[in-house]
Amino acid sequence: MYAPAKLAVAQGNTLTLSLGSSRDIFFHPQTHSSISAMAGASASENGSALCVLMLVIMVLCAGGASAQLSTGFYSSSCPGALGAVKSAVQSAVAKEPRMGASILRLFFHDCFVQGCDGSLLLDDTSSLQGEKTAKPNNGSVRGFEVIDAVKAVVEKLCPGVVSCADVLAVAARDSVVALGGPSWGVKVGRRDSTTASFSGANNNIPPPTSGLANLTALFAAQGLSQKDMVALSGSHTIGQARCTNFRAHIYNDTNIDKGFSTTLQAGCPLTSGSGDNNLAPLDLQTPTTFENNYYKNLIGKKGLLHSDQELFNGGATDPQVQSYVRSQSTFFADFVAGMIKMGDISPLTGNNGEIRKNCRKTN
Ligand code: HEM
Ligand SMILES: [Ca+2]
Repeated sequence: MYAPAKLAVAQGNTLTLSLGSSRDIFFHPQTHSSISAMAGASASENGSALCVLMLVIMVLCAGGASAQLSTGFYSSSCPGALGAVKSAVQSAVAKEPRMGASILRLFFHDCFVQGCDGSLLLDDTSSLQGEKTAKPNNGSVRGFEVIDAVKAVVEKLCPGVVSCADVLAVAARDSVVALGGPSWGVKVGRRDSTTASFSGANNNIPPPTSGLANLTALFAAQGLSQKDMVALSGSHTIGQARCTNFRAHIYNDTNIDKGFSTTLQAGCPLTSGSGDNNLAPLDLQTPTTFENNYYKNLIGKKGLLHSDQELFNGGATDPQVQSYVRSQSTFFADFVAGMIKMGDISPLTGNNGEIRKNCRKTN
């Protein structure tokens, strides 16, 4: 007798398909009927049963793509990679603390456009329109030189092994840690895109004028919940914003502390075009320390961006903000969960994409 086809789905989405021989699945009547039984079809529907089985395999494989990321991906191919990223990020942040914020934001802006694939890092060429000049990024994103420097160290260590997308993911974690935030195991194994999306950068990344519903929708479009959105927004406990992004909030909105807006207005003139690039800290007290101060600001109506204050403005997310004010460890736990989820957004794995030699250009 031929052994019947066995389909076993093991833990972690690894698909194991063991067959007696390829002949079995196509020709043996008993195998046919067992496939039919699995697919819930009658013996006379063997052709469609096979299609259903193939569909199941395709779905499982697609679902398993992100499961290929793992914390140990480079442990034999480049054991020194993560340590090298960490020390390079540590020295960059020691030199300029804001750099930690800038790197964290790069990761967010990368992941929200065709997944965490390093697309943001590509420079414009005559044949490729990159993301750097899209509205949310233009004149705003920074830290590419640091990513280049980190990548150069890693390339020296293990040429052609570690992707730019992974360098960015690990550097984002190390940035948070360097500024006093929580740590976590970064899943790696992403590959780099050969494309970028200017329109994706314009459409997917939330603008600071967003209301709560729009913020929630733009995160939902990436598979992230409203809870993830509120937790990840705690990133605004570090870094700076330009006057052009908070002018309307400090002059027009009423859900803002009066003393706070008056202070900010001194550095951000009402007339647009004047002082557009003047900076203010997203967290007025501790813009280089990663803690739960952002949420304390929101409760005090001291959110710098309109979108920040939307998270505590009498709506559904108020209780979550309050819980993070009460418990920094709850914030840290939810932030880490959100970062891991964000890092899982449609990674390129297997033979998809490439390992760029230079993060600014395709190979
Ligand atoms: C919830 C929706 C979000 C909006 C509307 C938003 C918007 C902004 C804006 C307008 C700035 C200032 C940019 C400038 O003026 O040049 C900024 C800075 C920043 N954002 Fe967000 N952001 C959001 C979510 C996030 C998330 C999820 C992260 C990270 C996981 C993040 C990390 C940062 C950091 C660290 C900075 C400071 C960067 C620096 O100092 O270089 N933001 N954000
Ligand atoms: Ca802070």
